[in-house]
Amino acid sequence: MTETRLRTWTHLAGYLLATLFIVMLASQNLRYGLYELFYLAAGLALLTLGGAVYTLVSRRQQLRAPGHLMILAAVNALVLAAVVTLDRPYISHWCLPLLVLNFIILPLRQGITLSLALTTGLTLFLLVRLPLVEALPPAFAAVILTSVAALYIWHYDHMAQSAEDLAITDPLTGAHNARFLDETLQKEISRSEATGHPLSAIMLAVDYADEAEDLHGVTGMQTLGRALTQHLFGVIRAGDTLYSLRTGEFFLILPFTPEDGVRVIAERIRRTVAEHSWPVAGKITISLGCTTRTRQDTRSTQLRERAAQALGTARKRGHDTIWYSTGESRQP
Ligand SMILES: Nc1nc2c(ncn2[C@@H]2O[C@H](COP(=O)(O)OP(=O)(O)OP(=O)(O)O)[C@@H](O)[C@H]2O)c(=O)[nH]1
Repeated sequence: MTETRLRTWTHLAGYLLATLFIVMLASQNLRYGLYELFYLAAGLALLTLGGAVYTLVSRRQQLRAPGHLMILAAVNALVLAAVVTLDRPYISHWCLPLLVLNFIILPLRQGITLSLALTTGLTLFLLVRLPLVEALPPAFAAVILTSVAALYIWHYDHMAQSAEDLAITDPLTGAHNARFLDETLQKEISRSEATGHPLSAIMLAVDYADEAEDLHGVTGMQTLGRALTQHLFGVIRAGDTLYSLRTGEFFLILPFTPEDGVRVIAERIRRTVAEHSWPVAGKITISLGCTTRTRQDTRSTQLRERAAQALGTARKRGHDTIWYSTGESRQP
């Protein structure tokens, strides 16, 4: 299940459960003839039902649907205003499910802001209106509920971020993995098509990697791969992304980079790698295959294949070499 779909279902369930709870409150108050509380609950139920409808209408944008903040701010304000203006401290328990709903539906920071505002307003009102022993239990309940819900959502966000990092990162080198390469390259191609900005790519590999692996073993090559990754992260600029393919083989996506630019950065990488002293292997050289998107390139595989062919040519031409492929018959 995608994150968007998961959130749609969670938001929908949250709003519908809240509506059910409030409708029960409304009917109870109607039975006892407490009409002002009945109208309050009916208004709240309309708002939460509106939230459910809004969730369905904007189900494709649930990761950043700004309407939830407005709906929940209105619900929170209405409940707090009712507690204060109707001067009925005993309906403070209406606030408790609302504190949880804020966290279920809103991003963590917005959830904390709304819930803290509601908890603070409620606590101040209870302390002013009731004797301390009667005011403290509901105020404590609100504070504890807000803290537990905030901690739980923070933990969930943290776990989701770690899972995403694991899915797109090569654990050995810390660079992105090959699976994520196609996805990002395709997005960058679409962006380049839409904006007309140039897009370049480099595929690079350690020269004589197989011989180096025989000599230094798999662990030695992993150490070298990690050091090379750190070095490349230090050379490229923000916005460029680095992918680890096979042992000693990397791919770079360079948005907003024309042919002249990719030649500059490729030469800088080649030269700094050759000058550096590497763990395990000492001196190494690399070969680089470069290319820039042409108007005919609409799929990621086209750029990947051309960069790989350019890398093959660079290797054939004697290693420690850069080869630029234009995607046409023109040679560099
Ligand atoms: N994507 C990318 N392109 C680079 C990088 N370094 C250089 N280039 C390209 O090479 C061109 C010339 O770069 P430099 O020789 O460093 O000159 P510069 O005047 O510092 O370039 P700017 O970064 O544009 O200010 C840049 O305009 C880029 O197109 C890099 O780290 N990443």
